[in-house]
Amino acid sequence: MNIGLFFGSFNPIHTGHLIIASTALNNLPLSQVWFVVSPQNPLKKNQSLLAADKRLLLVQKATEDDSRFLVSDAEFNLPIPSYTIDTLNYFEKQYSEDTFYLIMGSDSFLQLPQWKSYKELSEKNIIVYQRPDYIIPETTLAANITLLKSPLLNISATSIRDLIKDGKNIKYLVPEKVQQLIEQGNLYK
Ligand SMILES: Nc1ncnc2c1ncn2[C@@H]1O[C@H](COP(=O)(O)OP(=O)(O)OP(=O)(O)O)[C@@H](O)[C@H]1O
Ligand SMILES: O=C(O)c1ccc[n+]([C@@H]2O[C@H](COP(=O)([O-])O)[C@@H](O)[C@H]2O)c1
Repeated sequence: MNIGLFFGSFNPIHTGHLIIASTALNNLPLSQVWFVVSPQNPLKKNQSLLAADKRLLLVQKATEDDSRFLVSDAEFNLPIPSYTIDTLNYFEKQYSEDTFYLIMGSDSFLQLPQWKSYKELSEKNIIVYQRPDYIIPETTLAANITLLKSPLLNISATSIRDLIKDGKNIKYLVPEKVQQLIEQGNLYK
């Protein structure tokens, strides 16, 4: 089976993430997308990072009605910070009959040279969703990199956290169930 791995801090998960995962499924021969929640991005020092188990719950709620989506907490049991190459090696060993594709936004893709084992990672199957301000010209890409042709999504977890802090409404930017949990838990205030 071909599986898309969508790694992220998901602080919180937003509608953009769901559109990216669905677009990858629609454009490539993938059977599933696994949302892999990272306790700690090695390159991000984020003061407003919600506890990992709470972010995981939000991702579970956001994806529970879509059978194409699965959620993984594999990185909760691996060393922190969460290095993608280590988790990918773990998945490849654990599910040796499956083929994995990494899904990421173009901001992450452009940052790849700073990631652990960059050379090894850059030879994997990678699916990239273009992001405003981080546009990658298609001509520069190797054959293992797929650039999705889809509308740009001007939405980020940072802007959602800012809206919440300012007491604004985040309706439609996150799934309804996620909005409810954020409001009930008074999260990101
Ligand atoms: N609007 C978007 N367009 C393209 N890729 C995106 C978008 N939002 C998130 N991604 C990608 O999703 C993955 C997980 O991102 P992440 O959970 O950090 O969300 P974020 O919105 O970038 O968060 P933050 O604003 O806190 O940095 C990354 O690969 C990122 O590039
Ligand atoms: O492996 C690395 O060196 C590495 C460096 C930076 C980011 N990552 C991973 O990239 C994913 C996306 O990060 P984020 O915070 O933008 O959602 C997340 O799973 C991080 O652990 C991984």
